Amino acid sequence: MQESSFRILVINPGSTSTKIGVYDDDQLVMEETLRHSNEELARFSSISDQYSFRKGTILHSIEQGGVELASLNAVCGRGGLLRPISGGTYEVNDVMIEDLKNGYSGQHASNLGGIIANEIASFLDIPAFIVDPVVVDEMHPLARVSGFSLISRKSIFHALNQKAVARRFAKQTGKSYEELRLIVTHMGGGITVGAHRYGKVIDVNNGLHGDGPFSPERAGTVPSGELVELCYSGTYFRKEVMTKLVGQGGLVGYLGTNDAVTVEKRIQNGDKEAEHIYEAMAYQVAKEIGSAAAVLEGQVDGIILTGGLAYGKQYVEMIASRVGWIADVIVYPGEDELQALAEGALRVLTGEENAKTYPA
Ligand SMILES: Nc1ncnc2c1ncn2[C@@H]1O[C@H](COP(=O)(O)OP(=O)(O)OP(=O)(O)O)[C@@H](O)[C@H]1O
Ligand SMILES: CCCC(=O)O
Repeated sequence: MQESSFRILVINPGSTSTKIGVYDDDQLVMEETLRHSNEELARFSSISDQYSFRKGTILHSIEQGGVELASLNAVCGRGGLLRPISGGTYEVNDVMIEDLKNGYSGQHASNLGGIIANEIASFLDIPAFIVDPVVVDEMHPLARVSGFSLISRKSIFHALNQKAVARRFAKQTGKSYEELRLIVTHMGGGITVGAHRYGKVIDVNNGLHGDGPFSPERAGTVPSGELVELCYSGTYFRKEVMTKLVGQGGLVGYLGTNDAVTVEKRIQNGDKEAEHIYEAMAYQVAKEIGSAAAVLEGQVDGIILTGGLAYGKQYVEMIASRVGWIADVIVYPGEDELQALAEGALRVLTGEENAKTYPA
């Protein structure tokens, strides 16, 4: 049996769970989803305060899984709301840790990925990395112009999974990611549609802060004049409006659930409102894909649909029927962010790529 060259621990913290994996090169050795109850997390006043609790659960799980800490060669975490940076694998450094702790571009569970990876790696004296954080910013200058001079458009999206599936598609077609023009649509709790041109995401909706299609939990773009009126109506506190846009927006706001499987069941049982809203979500995604096709000047090698919603056959069909004329639609349901983290670290460990230095 061939000896493994590199053993990598990967860490993907989400709002209610921490997913971890141990890889020998790109082969999964152990995987676990550590769920955190509301009560457990309510003890902490900020996301960054959760790091030692989450680190403890990770170390416990690794031990239970029979993996020797000393056998690790690197630790790789999902990167968070850092300064805008180009895609790739970054070695964790002090500036990055400061930015993650302070939430340079905001608070997000993925901020903990780099912090915990660094803690574990420092103890073992091995390298710590992050790969394709949500702030990957490769936007074309034209894409930054919002039309309102006080606000620039920002790139905040599912960079890790979007780039991973784009690379997977490239491999399957015998091409390199850098040769292709792709539209990648990640559809999870948030939805982001990226125009990938030759390995760079030159335009994408800001999936976190109100831009693009509505999603299971987020409102996406809403008419700005009416939003301003609502904010100044005296009816809502700032926090309430923010929650209605992100967290309680989209499907939750209309139908009271963020679960597309429940929505599909309701449709099967004859719920016309659920059918209408679900179709509207597909319609908005298709419209965003149409915009990305214009960004790519109609030269599109494939439209990739990914994320949890891509499991929904009816939902995928509603999108494909509107955009299939642009290019072939490829469906990679779910996400494989742990694998993407391992592969990102491995590209550096094997010398295929150099680690980038944050915040260059
Ligand atoms: N088999 C399925 N059919 C239809 N929808 C599904 C299916 N499985 C999951 N989903 C839906 O996918 C959505 C969640 O997707 P996902 O798990 O990718 O989101 P997340 O990881 O919580 O958020 P994000 O991807 O934005 O980080 C939910 O609305 C869920 O109901
Ligand atoms: C859009 C950034 C990732 C997320 O949905 O939280």
